Amino acid sequence: MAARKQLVFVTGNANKLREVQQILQKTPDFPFTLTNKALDVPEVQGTTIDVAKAKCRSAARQLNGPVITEDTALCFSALGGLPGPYIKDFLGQLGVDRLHLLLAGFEDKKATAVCTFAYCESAEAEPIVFEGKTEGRLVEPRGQNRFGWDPCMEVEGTGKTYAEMDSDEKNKLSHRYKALDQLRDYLTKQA
Ligand SMILES: O=c1[nH]c(=O)c2ncn([C@@H]3O[C@H](COP(=O)(O)OP(=O)(O)OP(=O)(O)O)[C@@H](O)[C@H]3O)c2[nH]1
Ligand SMILES: [Mg+2]
Repeated sequence: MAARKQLVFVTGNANKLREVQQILQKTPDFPFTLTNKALDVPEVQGTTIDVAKAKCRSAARQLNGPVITEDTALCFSALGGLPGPYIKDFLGQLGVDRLHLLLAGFEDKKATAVCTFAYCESAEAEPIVFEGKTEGRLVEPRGQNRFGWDPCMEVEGTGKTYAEMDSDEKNKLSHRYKALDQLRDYLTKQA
């Protein structure tokens, strides 16, 4: 049997990597061996798709081979979709305990977690993007704080925050699962 091709997931985020590995473990015939590199890739301003594509182009050029990157946004409807791809800085400044204060003056607490994977087959290839969204509400933090804003994202229809779910439960309905599922399908059909 031919050796599987390598696919590099360029991310500096160990929690993203763990979830992606957990989800892909359930696909034994995934046609790549996934490795990881934490490269410094620029994150431009723009839509989540612009950000994801720019990260992937830069990573593919640096590594000259097939890569995936991922960008995660948290969008509040009361703020017209902000902070969106800029959530990392908001979380960094406010901390998980104060993130919910962003919507303190609003009745509308609707939040959408958006995960955008981008895949580049080579340094010259145009990135292909796969987007997954999970709807919910921004709440005061509840649950085990394993990952960023997980304790503040109460997922619609569950009454639980991501941080109140075990990893199996989160990985069946998360924004990341939904995007990765499409990427996995695409790559499996290409192989
Ligand atoms: O509670 C969470 N549950 C999640 O499922 C999740 N996914 C991402 N994040 C956080 O949202 C920001 C995205 O920024 P981001 O996409 O630029 O990520 P990053 O800079 O950490 O890694 P990368 O860009 O090297 O891949 C960062 O603060 C991430 O920690 C999450 N928090
Ligand atoms: Mg980043």
